[in-house]
Amino acid sequence: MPADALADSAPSGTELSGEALDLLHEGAQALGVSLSPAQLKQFVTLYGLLRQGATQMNLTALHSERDVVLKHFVDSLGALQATLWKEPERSSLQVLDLGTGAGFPALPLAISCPALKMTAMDATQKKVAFVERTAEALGLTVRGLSGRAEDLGQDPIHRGRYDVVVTRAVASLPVLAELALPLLKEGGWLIAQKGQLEDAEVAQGERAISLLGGELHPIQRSHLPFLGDARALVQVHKVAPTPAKYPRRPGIPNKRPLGNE
Ligand SMILES: C[S@@+](CC[C@H](N)C(=O)[O-])C[C@H]1O[C@@H](n2cnc3c(N)ncnc32)[C@H](O)[C@@H]1O
Repeated sequence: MPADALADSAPSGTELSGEALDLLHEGAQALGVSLSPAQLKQFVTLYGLLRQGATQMNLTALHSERDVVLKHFVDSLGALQATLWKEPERSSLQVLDLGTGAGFPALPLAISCPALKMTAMDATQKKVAFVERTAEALGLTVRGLSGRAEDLGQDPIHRGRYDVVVTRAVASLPVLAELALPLLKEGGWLIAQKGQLEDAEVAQGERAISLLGGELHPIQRSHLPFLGDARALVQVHKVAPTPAKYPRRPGIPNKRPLGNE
């Protein structure tokens, strides 16, 4: 891979080293994702914009180049290990990233699968504005949506409209289920990227999921390439309509998570 050439093209003062580019390339490959030189270049640009955003807006707590590459870029690509992406018609899917923050996993997914119709949603407007500006600079079509999932899930414009909801590091499984399932079409999928995932959270999550019209599929456990941190990929299929009373008012899903025995 021409890592040096790509590093040379990074915005001044925010360069991604050749070593970091190799890490990105190999980390993605370890997940079965092959990034073209053009896609690697988009990651270089993303790195520069994220650095600027981090300084100006306190967008991310990750500081070292290695952490950004592995814990944001490569980790986000881990969502592509879900079985649903193997379906042939995946390119035209409407995907919502719930709680996107500075654009994760939305931006890495949009770079690696540009045909996806990606919406990056967050409760914090300035984060959504950052993701929109960044996507535009990367030449990606990513729609920004600011609002709380509890409100959007009761809004007919968004309820039942998405084929896939992806989400990373946002809430516990019972809470995610209540926030995400109302937004999905029947037949759609929730893909939640989690770190450590305890059995008690899975058990409560499974009860919440069945109340909401979902079916929990086997959890795929793995480790983040090069770092070895535990990862759990949760996949939920929406098999029935979500009862109209869900999601409850903003804050209630967190305060009183569903699925308590
Ligand atoms: C810890 S950050 C994770 C950001 C990103 N997904 C990542 O992995 O870097 C959680 C994000 O979820 C958003 N969030 C939390 N609850 C939300 C809700 N109910 N509706 C919309 N966004 C929410 C927060 O504003 C925050 O940006």
